[in-house]
Amino acid sequence: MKDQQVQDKAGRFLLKQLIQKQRSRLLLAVLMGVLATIAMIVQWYTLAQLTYNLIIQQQPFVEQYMLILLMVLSLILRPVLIRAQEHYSQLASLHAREHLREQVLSGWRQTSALIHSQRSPGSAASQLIEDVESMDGYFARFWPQQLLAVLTPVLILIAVFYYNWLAALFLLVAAPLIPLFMMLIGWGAEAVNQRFFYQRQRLAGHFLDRVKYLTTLKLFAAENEALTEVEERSQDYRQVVMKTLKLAFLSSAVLEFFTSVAIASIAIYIGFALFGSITWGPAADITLFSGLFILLLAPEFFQPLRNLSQFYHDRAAALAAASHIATHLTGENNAPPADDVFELTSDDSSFTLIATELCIGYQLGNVLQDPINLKLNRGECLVINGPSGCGKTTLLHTLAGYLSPLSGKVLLNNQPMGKEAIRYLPQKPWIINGSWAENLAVLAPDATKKEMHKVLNQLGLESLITNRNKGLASKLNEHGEGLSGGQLQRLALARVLLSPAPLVLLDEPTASLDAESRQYVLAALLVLKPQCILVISSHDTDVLALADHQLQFASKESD
Ligand SMILES: Nc1ncnc2c1ncn2[C@@H]1O[C@H](COP(=O)(O)OP(=O)(O)OP(=O)(O)O)[C@@H](O)[C@H]1O
Repeated sequence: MKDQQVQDKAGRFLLKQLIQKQRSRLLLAVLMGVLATIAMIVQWYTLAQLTYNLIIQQQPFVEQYMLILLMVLSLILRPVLIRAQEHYSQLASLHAREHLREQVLSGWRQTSALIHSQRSPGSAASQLIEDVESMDGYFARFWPQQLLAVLTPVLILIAVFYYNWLAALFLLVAAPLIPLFMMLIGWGAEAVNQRFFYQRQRLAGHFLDRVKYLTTLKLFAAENEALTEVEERSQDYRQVVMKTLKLAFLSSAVLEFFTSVAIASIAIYIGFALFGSITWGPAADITLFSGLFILLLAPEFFQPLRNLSQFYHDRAAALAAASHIATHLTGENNAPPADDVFELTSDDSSFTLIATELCIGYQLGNVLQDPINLKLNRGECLVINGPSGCGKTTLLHTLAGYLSPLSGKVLLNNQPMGKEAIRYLPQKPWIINGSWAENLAVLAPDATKKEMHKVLNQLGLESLITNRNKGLASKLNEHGEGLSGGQLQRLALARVLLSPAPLVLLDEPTASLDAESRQYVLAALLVLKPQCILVISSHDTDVLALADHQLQFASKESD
């Protein structure tokens, strides 16, 4: 509950920031809306006056040219101003969404790779696309409308008050009922919307995971179970969508009812006053002109409030999306700050990695190993050894800067590490959906074709691309389909060879490799070693033979 409140607060703050940036466009939209209201008042004034002049005063039609001109002008101006209002509010929405998307992307860039790896890609994609798109209604409709829902009725009230204060009083009494009911229903809608977003994220993540692991599902003949699961999730989602829609319909039904009652009361009052049955107060002064003018204005008085209630769910949707985005923007970054980080320059010929009293782990109070003290120079290799689960990968993540140390420090040349300063090869190499050249260029965008062929040769992969007649342009899909585990590992290592950084971290680079791949990887490590500081997690005796330093981790349980 408390978490939800913190999330809501963060969401509101994010929305406020976005509004601040788009304030001028939004205010221009409101100004156009106000001008359109004035045009509308002129339009109904001229119509009422014209009717009165022609029917009651029996004035000739030709004498009415000024009124007709005014009416035509207001008839033309009103839609033009409404269009301008929409233009500015949509522009504000477009810029706000663009800005938010940039914020999300820059948040992702600053977020630790470790956190990204733990997040469902479906939910991340849904955040960038659907959550950001959910802001559209808030900026394009709700925000300008909440100001217009005050300004337009006030302008109309002044006009009505001028001709009949009692009718103005009717409107004034009826007006607060609409926002009151709107708020009551809106609170319910907000809670449903929060659930709606959560369900959508889960459905997106769930569905994408099933698509990603389609091969595994096929292998285990589990397609039907997966289908049933997706269907069940979709049903949950459908129910929340229907609940949101039900609330939206309910709110508009309540509003329609109150609006109709208010307008009908004014119509009865004006009718009886014109008939002469009501003589109290300003009723005696009512003419066909003032009566018709007030009656034409009455629905317009409620229209902005009705519009606001229609757009109220846009607010709820934007708030839910903003809280979701804001939590991820602020709560995910587990990496150390990116200022003053070590970046590789051409004269960085020597570098030192120093870890002082470094405690690794994921939770304070649950340190995985005794404090670690290290000093490694360029050309040196540290091999970390120990049983499964003792924290070898955790140390590599901490050295890479993906995970903050629980205590102590890691410095490369007395500075925190930047992403340019490290190359990290995880246990499961990642492949992008692109060509061999694109995959190699991920870490080395400036590498030439010649250099790419050279490293592929070094790692025994050249024959693979010459067999595919497109060479470096041959395609690889993101799971590296068609390549063995050893070939994938070598491809990932080829990237590192193309652009070695001062610190190269390798997680079990020879584990479960065939003999041929293992030999290529070992040879590549020998090439890499003099150029950088190598830190390798491994049990392989041949890798251990490369070590200048060893770190033997004890089993966690033995502590
Ligand atoms: N994201 C995480 N959050 C919390 N605990 C984690 C997380 N990742 C790993 N752990 C825990 O931290 C401990 C060390 O994990 P780590 O992956 O570093 O072990 P390892 O020595 O590399 O094991 P292996 O040799 O099997 O790869 C394990 O007990 C593991 O369950």
